[in-house]
Amino acid sequence: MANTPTTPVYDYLCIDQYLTDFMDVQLLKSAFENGLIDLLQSRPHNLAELQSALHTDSVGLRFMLDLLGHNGVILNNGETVCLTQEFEHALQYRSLMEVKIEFANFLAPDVMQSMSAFIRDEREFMANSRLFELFDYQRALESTPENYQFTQRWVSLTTALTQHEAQVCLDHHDFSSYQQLMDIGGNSGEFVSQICRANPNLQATVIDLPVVCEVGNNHLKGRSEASRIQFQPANALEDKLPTNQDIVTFKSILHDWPEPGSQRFLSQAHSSLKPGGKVLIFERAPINLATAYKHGNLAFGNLPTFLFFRSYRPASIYVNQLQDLGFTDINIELIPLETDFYLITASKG
Ligand SMILES: C[S@@+](CC[C@H](N)C(=O)[O-])C[C@H]1O[C@@H](n2cnc3c(N)ncnc32)[C@H](O)[C@@H]1O
Repeated sequence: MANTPTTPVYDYLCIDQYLTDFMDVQLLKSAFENGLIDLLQSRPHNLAELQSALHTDSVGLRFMLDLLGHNGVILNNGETVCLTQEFEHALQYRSLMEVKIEFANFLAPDVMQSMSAFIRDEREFMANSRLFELFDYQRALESTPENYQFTQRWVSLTTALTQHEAQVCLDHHDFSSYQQLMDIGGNSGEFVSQICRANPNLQATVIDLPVVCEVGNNHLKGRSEASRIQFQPANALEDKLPTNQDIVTFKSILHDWPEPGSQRFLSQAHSSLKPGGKVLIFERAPINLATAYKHGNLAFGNLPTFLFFRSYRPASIYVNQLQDLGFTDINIELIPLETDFYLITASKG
């Protein structure tokens, strides 16, 4: 059942080749903003048409077109300019490209100003970093218009990534035998929504912090599977969670916490599962440069992911935690995406 990384589920990874170099990314951002990409998507244009539509001088236009040409976005034969076929294909993932650009640019000052601190001591880095300001979970506890807006911003990043990663997980795990699923740290509900859409008999609960649940309820509005998905605001480290679950999932949450936190989350999953129920962990593995350097460089567009490099753990740590809790039948699968992921499943004995 497992696919190789050339099948459609992995197709979204094609965008990284356009998001590798800093300057290329800035030119692509401008081309989205000033309407060049929309113009060329409608039809090829000549240089005079572009200069007039974009209100630019000829030197500025040439600079932009040269860099976009170098980045494989456009073809320019000196008369007419059009999108490359490959970029036209990648445009189906335009919103993911734009979100990745937005967040990489937002976090770039952290790298430019504080890389030495980051390498030396994460806590010193955190004190001044935009990364940890961006993911401020304290602001997801109390519902106010400001906290909603703040939380919605970072949820748009996790949701854009999960929109595609969920399909990869579905491709590697068969959910059809389950009736009740709980996703801890389930965020906007995007992960669960896709699993429920593919499995019409499944009911699901998303556990997350109160403001995230509010954002999630709005995110799923209008989707046919939304009636089978309940958001339950809770602190999943401390609160009693629903029981009688066939499967409890953790997607990209365990790395957020020191090991006692991830052990606590897994213990909560154990209490919530029926005997014989499954736990599923879908997490990034420690960054492997052989995968991450696919396009010749660490893609600038993946900066938000790279900045968490200290947090991604080897699977063996989760395996030990699962064994300590009495889980059996532990299975690990490595899945190379823009950085490696693994899928760990285990049964409650
Ligand atoms: C890195 S995000 C991953 C979100 C989602 N699973 C995904 O992959 O898109 C971690 C999520 O865990 C949630 N979270 C953090 N601490 C939590 C807690 N104590 N109880 C419940 N949810 C928590 C956050 O609000 C956030 O939605």
